[in-house]
Amino acid sequence: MNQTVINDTTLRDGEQAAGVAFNLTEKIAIAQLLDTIGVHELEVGIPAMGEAEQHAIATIVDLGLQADLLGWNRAVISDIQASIDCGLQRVHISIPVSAIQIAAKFGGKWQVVLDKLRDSINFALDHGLFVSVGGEDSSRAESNFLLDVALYAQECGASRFRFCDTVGILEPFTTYTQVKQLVTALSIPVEMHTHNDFGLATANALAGIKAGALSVNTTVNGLGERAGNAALEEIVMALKRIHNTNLGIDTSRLLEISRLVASASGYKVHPWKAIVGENSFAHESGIHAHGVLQNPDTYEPFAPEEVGGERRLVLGKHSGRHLLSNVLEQHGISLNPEAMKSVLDAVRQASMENKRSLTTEELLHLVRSGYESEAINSVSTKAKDDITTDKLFHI
Ligand SMILES: CC(=O)SCCNC(=O)CCNC(=O)[C@H](O)C(C)(C)COP(=O)(O)OP(=O)(O)OC[C@H]1O[C@@H](n2cnc3c(N)ncnc32)[C@H](O)[C@@H]1OP(=O)(O)O
Ligand SMILES: O=C(O)CCC(=O)C(=O)O
Repeated sequence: MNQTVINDTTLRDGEQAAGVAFNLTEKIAIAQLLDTIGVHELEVGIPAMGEAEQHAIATIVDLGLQADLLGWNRAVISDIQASIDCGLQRVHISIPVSAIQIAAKFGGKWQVVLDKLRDSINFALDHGLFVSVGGEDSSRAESNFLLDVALYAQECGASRFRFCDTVGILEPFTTYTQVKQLVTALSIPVEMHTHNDFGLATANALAGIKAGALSVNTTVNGLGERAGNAALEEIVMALKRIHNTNLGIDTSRLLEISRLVASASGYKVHPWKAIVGENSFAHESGIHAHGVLQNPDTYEPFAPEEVGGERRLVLGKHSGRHLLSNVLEQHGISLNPEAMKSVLDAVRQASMENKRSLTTEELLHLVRSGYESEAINSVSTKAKDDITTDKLFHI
């Protein structure tokens, strides 16, 4: 696989997630951290939105980051002028390419698509800008028309064409076929932009890369319109670990950036979110914990430290004696097999009654008080959300 360019759009499509509005400080912090970890390109926003957005974008431009910065535009001259006014040297120009979008936006007039595209590309090139063109709703476009638009964009002087699965209706096999067609026909690079409406954004982006796309749009935590976009952390780790592609990105700060964006967006990451979820490296089941205690590779695709995370072993309904004795040994407690079984039964019962795993203190309390029913009941004092992960076991 070729070196893939990550073009992160957390500050544009990510922020388009319903209810999300980053302030200037948050935008700067996100841009800086993405840049620091080595993300190659950032789509920093939509200058046409007005003064506040332009100020934020111009401020990010002034930071002098290593990453290439791109502004998102409609095929409208005033949008591109706004990008120029922000000091951007790269513009992305989006144009609808499916019948449904062209009907809604340009009254079904297909020629308008080509005319607007030509005029806006010419305007941007006249101002010395790098031009990327996006085919909005590429995946639902009539394939010949998509090719015509992409070839026309190339002929007009665009340097990249973005294939957009705007409503996330593809699966990896069709993605591969559609993107392969485009890659074969074009001499400029193709970029992937995938949405997660069926939970396939990351898989589809990877299929597009396999088909020859050279860059990919991501957002931190998969934030974005509706069900979101392909997640930065998933794409980067899948390329690194499944495809052995070194992107030059410092993956050990992926959890940090996930937390930054979660906090700025006001939306928590769900616990089983791939790569950065709180449960991504947590093990409760007896068979898994037994394996992990001997060799973490038994049940982990890579070490949590690789993304800045931590392994957690928790005692709960599904735990077995190997983990229990390991935890008790750390507290100088050794039990005979019979006592071990009783504690395990008590842990199971307490976990079922409280619908969560136990903290270390709760376990020790069970053991010290003879794992009787009063002790089990006393475990129920805290709700799941009140248990912080540092109260659970780490190895
Ligand atoms: C698939 C995507 O994610 S596309 C990006 C979507 N992101 C956003 O919409 C967020 C930022 N958008 C905005 O702030 C506003 O929509 C603005 C500033 C761009 C435009 O605002 P308004 O002038 O109030 O127009 P409004 O948003 O209601 O309608 C969109 C207009 O853009 C036109 N338009 C939509 N896409 C394109 C395009 N790619 N090229 C040219 N025109 C377009 C529509 O036809 C409509 O035109 P009209 O005003 O002549 O009817
Ligand atoms: O860049 C474009 O052309 C549109 C990108 C987009 O957000 C989408 O298609 O969902």
